[in-house]
Formats: sequence, structure tokens, C-alpha cells
Amino acid sequence: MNHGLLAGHAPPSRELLNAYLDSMDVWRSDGVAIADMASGGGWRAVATRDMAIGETICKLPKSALLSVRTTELNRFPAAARERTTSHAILSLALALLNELRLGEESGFWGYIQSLPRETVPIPSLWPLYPAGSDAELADKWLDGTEARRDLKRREDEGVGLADMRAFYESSRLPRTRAHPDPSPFEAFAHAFSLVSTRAFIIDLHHTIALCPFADVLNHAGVSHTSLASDDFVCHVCGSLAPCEHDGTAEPARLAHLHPNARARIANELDTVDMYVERAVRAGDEVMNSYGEGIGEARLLVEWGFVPGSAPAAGDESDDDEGFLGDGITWALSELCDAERAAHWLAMDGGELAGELFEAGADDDARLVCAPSARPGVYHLNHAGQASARLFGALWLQGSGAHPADDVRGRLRRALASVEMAWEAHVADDDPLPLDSGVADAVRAVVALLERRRAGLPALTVDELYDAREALADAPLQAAALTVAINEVALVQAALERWGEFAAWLEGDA
Ligand SMILES: C[S@@+](CC[C@H](N)C(=O)[O-])C[C@H]1O[C@@H](n2cnc3c(N)ncnc32)[C@H](O)[C@@H]1O
Repeated sequence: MNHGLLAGHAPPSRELLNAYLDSMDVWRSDGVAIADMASGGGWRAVATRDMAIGETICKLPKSALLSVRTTELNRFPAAARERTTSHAILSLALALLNELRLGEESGFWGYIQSLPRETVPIPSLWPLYPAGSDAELADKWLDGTEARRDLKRREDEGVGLADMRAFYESSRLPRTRAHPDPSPFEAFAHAFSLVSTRAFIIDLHHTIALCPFADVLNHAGVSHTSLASDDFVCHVCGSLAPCEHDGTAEPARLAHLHPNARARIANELDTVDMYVERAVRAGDEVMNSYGEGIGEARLLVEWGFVPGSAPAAGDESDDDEGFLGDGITWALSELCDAERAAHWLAMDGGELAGELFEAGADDDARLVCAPSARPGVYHLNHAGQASARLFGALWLQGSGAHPADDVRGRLRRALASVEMAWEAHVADDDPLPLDSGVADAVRAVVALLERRRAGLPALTVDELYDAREALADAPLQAAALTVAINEVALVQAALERWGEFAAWLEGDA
């Protein structure tokens, strides 16, 4: 994508980055070095010696972060931000674009020159690529997948491509020596792609920010580290210690801290830190976690890659265990009609289903699994188990329960009896008599899965694999196909499991 930024500059330099980090007092362990990705493009962090749990990987003073608070744009708020946005990601992309337009005159030059020069092709930006390109051809494989849902969610939240365009068109960046004229939308899209793939959530003052050096680490589900930051700062000035905006020497934002910790923060520099949480061997790539249980669809939508879709010897990117996330998900409106959905929400059904789900030693053998840790997520996991939250909402829809009924007691019995019936099915016993609401919920799971399958590409898993095999030099199509393959395989397997169970309940099998 032709964004016109940093044209004519030398490629990213580690020396310049290190000089910047030193000048900003960013502390780095001598056990970690920046190395090239084996796949060619980009960098990664590699351990130069064994590192033990608890060791510090890096400590960045918050003043070294690139955020809307620390950048030049913050000094020209009125001119540059006629339109305000509640979306931190759009504001940060604008602030970064302003620094990129400043080029060598930016206070962040040593850092921003180290960032990828190519736009990261996240799916929100695929419509900007020409017809017949890898991006354009990849898009159709996302139909019916979680990635398409995530893209829709981003649009609903106001961070889709049309929102980016509207936001950028209503913003005015100052002229710079390198860029006396406004930059094209592609330049904003480039900055957005960098923010989407590199920003971390920091605190109430910075909101999200780019973290030099910490953002060199790639992601793995089973990681060695994660970014830690005290977020209970003053939202006005960012101070962690009590400040003039608190109006008291003992602000409520610090009330949860032990007195020793409160005394410590009064005297210490506020930093974001990375510590070794799982031992690293010399020569290993040091992997970060971008978040708990992120599925591959979300990795594609927000970070522009799918683990294992383009294996590269030497990178750990093909280690896909732990990339599982929440499997496949539905919105409550797809499970219940409006009246039942309102009833479910009024009784806090999601929370209730979690309370009623009794974890056990043989959870893997069950039909129903624990609800997602993400509130409001109704999912079927990678083993084809429906979450208690999903099953509960479907049960409510079919049960005829009224707000005045003892829903708690009935849902508890429904969850217990479906599990007993499943055990009997697995043991090849005769079907047990079941409350009709429970059998209806099982049939509703089958219907949901059938609808999901109908929306996914109409090829078998083998045909999808063949389509991926036949690709040459098309990483985005390979990534999109990987998402589609895994979802088709999951829906197919889940349909068999739930379909056979439903038939057995009806005495047909
Ligand atoms: C925070 S950056 C990590 C540093 C990046 N490798 C670089 O050179 O700038 C995030 C980007 O790195 C790449 N990345 C991160 N984890 C990866 C993985 N496990 N496999 C492949 N690429 C990965 C993706 O392009 C992602 O958007």
C-alpha cells in the first residue's frame, strides 16, 4: 500500500532503536537480544542465556511510551482534533501518523524508524488492496467464520474501515518539513495497522500506547511473559503517587494497596514491565502473550497473522497449541427471541449458568463446558462442548419458563439431567426420560450448528486443505483458509456429536 511515509530513509536500524531506548532510560536485560524473524520480515526477541522465572526482561518509564499523552499532537489539540473520538485506537493512530510525518524531527525518531515500513495487512484494510491481490482473494474465505464476526464487531464498535476514513477526513494534521501537504488516507491506514498490531493497554491516563522494545516480542498462547503496568493512576496527569487532582492524600484509587506498596509508589518511577513468567532457554525466542485465550480469528483480525498458516523454521509461530480461544461464538439474539433475551439478561443468566456449572475432574468427557471467562460470550469450545451459558440461554428459550418461575432450580436440573443423559449415551445405555425443555435445547444446538455450517465455505475440510496447498506466495489467503478449515472441522465434528445425541434422545439411534 502506497502510504508515502519515511520514503528514502534507510531500513529499520537496531542501533538507532537501542540509542533511543538508552536515551529514554528503558532498562533491558542482557539476556534478551533483538533478532530477525526467520521468515524474513520483522524482528523477534531471543534469549542469549537461560533466564529464570522472576527475572526482569525490560522496564520502560511511562514517559518513553508513544501515546496520545506523550506525542507532539497532544500539543496541538484544537487544530488536529476537530473531531473527538471515544476510540483510543483511532486517536493513537493519528498521533503516530503525526510523528511519522515529522520523521527525523520527531522526538520518537529512534523508535518510529524501527517500525515495519509495510502496512500490516489486517483484514479491515483488505478492501484497500487491488482486485486480484492476495488480500482481495483472501476475503471470501472469511465468510461465516469468527473472523467475519470480529470484523463486524469492530464496525459496530466504530472502528471499521468506514469509521477510519470518516475520522481521518475530519482530522487536520499540522504540516511538517517532510510533509507540507496532507497525507493520503493510506498513510492513516498504515498508522492504524501499526497501532492495531502493537499497542498495549496501559492505564486511564495513556489508555493504549506503543511500548518501544516490549513490542518486539511475538505472541504465543503459551508464552514466557506478559506486559504489566499499574493502571490505577490519576487520569488527568497520569501520576501513580497521590497528586493535586486527587484532593486527598489517600485517594480511593490507591485504597486497595497495602501501606508498604503505597509508600513504595510515592518514591518509585512509574514503569511498564515484563518479567519472565516461564523459564526461557538460551537460544529460544522469548514469547509474549497479547491476551488470554485469543483465538486465531481474533489474531488475524487484530494482529494480521494466523499461527501455523505460514510455518517458518526458526520462528515459534507454528506452535499453535494454546491459540484456541473461545472456539465459535453466537450473540444472545441468535439464541433467544427478544422477550426471552430480556428475561435472561434481567436474571443475569450468563452469571447464573456459570454458578450452576459444577466443574469436575472429568470435564473433558462432558457435553457441556464452563462459560467463557469473557462476559457475554456464548460459545462452543474446540472439543465441541457447548458452554453452560450457551446451553442455558437455549434451554430458557425452549423451556417456557416465566420470570416468576424458579428458573435457578429448573436450570440446575436441566444442566444436571443433560449431562446424565450424555453419560448414558456414551455408555450405550437406553435413553432416559428428559424434561422436554432439555431435549429442545439439544435440538437447538444442532440447529445452530447447521446454520453455522451453511454460512461457511461449501467445501469439505479436505477440499479446503487442497485449496491451501495449491496456493503459492499468498500468505493472506493461507491465513484466511486456515481459519475457515479449523472452523469447518470444528462445526462438522460438533454436528456429529450433537446430532447423534439428539437422535439417541429421540430413540432414533
Ligand atoms: C507487536 S509486533 C511483534 C514484533 C514484530 N515481529 C515486528 O517485527 O515488528 C506484532 C506483529 O508481529 C507478528 N507476529 C507476532 N506474533 C507472531 C507469531 N506468533 N507468528 C507470526 N507472526 C507474529 C505479526 O505480524 C504481528 O502483527
